[in-house]
Amino acid sequence: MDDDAPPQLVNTKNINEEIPDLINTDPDDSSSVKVPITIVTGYLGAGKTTLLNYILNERHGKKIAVILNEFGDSADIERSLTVSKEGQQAEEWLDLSNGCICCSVKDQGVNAIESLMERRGKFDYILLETTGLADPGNIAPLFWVDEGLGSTIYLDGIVTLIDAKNILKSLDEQPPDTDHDGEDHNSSPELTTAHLQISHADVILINKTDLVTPEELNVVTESIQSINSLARLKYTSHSEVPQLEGVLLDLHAYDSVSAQDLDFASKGHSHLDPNISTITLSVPVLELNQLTELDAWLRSILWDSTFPGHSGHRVKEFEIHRTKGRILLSDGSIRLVQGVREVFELLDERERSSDSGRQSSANSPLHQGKLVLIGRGLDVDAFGKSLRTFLAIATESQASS
Ligand SMILES: Nc1nc2c(ncn2[C@@H]2O[C@H](COP(=O)(O)OP(=O)(O)OP(=O)(O)O)[C@@H](O)[C@H]2O)c(=O)[nH]1
Ligand SMILES: [Zn+2]
Repeated sequence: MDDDAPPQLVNTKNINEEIPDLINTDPDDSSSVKVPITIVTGYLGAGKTTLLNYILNERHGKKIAVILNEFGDSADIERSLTVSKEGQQAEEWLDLSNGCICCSVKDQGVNAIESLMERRGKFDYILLETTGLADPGNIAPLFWVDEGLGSTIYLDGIVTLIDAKNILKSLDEQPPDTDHDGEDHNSSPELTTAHLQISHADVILINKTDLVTPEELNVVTESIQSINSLARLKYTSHSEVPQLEGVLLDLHAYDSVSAQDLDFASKGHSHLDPNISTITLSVPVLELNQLTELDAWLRSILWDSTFPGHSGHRVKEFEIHRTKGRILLSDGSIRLVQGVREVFELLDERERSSDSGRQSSANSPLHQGKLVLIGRGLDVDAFGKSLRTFLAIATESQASS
């Protein structure tokens, strides 16, 4: 429609006065506001489609695009996408040149969504439903795009639906030899898809509460928290989430780390599951130049799955799915640590989004940094010792040089 509008005439006399306006790119300009994407995972039949239909039919006043990746592993080229506003829905097709979003080359899904927004106008939110068998650790990095790539979307968080009636059975299942993308996951033969979906979650919706007793629900809750103590838990029946903010939308799970989240994770949840757990490490207040060492330590544990100094043998000692932390520096500033699998960032809190101010003031009473890790084979004592030793050696060698 804009193409048909007559070109605007500019009064040449005033052009000098108008130029500053044209050049000045307002950071709050809607064209530079990034659109959040939430990944919705959950084992087969957990209630993902029910959830997205519920959201599409609610009158929440937001323009939400829902991408159904139902046929995830089949070879069909296009992805159904439903855009809803005020209870009205329109079907769109996402044009991906090959494969499904979770298996495709980086950026393809992102590009498809961006080009759709160019044609259709911006969405307020995007929800992506994965297949029941998807490993969110493979999908999240696709949408956790580098600032430098100038993407118009950003990963807001991962929401995992749980079928309260069947989850314990799913956690006991024999996992397949390889996952659907053919990647070798032999290092974690004990982990099922259900484990992976729980360990990566920022929010866990325990659904189908109508089918279990309160006692059963307690057991389910404990099992889930023993795997992932960071995630926020909500209970739902028929996937009804009356309040979307903080549960499905506006999670900021990848661009902020609140002290409350980290405190919650360290509240001594049971370790029912021997294979996969959440551990919390305290990190001493660091000098600015010690960040290099912290970064090196994180690279070793996240990239090589081994403690620094053990690089001789290539055996994967452990496997980390999610990393979050708040690191205090001696100058009073805070660095945030964010990671999913081997992808991680150390962020300066002051540079972060508009609500970080609110969060840091609410978070001020922290006298130590904290690092929370979720994954397989994590021994809290071994990790604590490795980190402290590594930082201390680095400090000594700096002092003596
Ligand atoms: N009793 C009960 N049934 C539910 C609830 N939520 C969903 N269901 C039913 O469970 C079935 C599966 O729900 P879906 O929303 O299709 O689940 P899904 O996660 O999308 O399933 P897949 O796409 O096959 O992985 C449907 O028959 C739903 O009506 C609930 O809270 N309680
Ligand atoms: Zn796939």
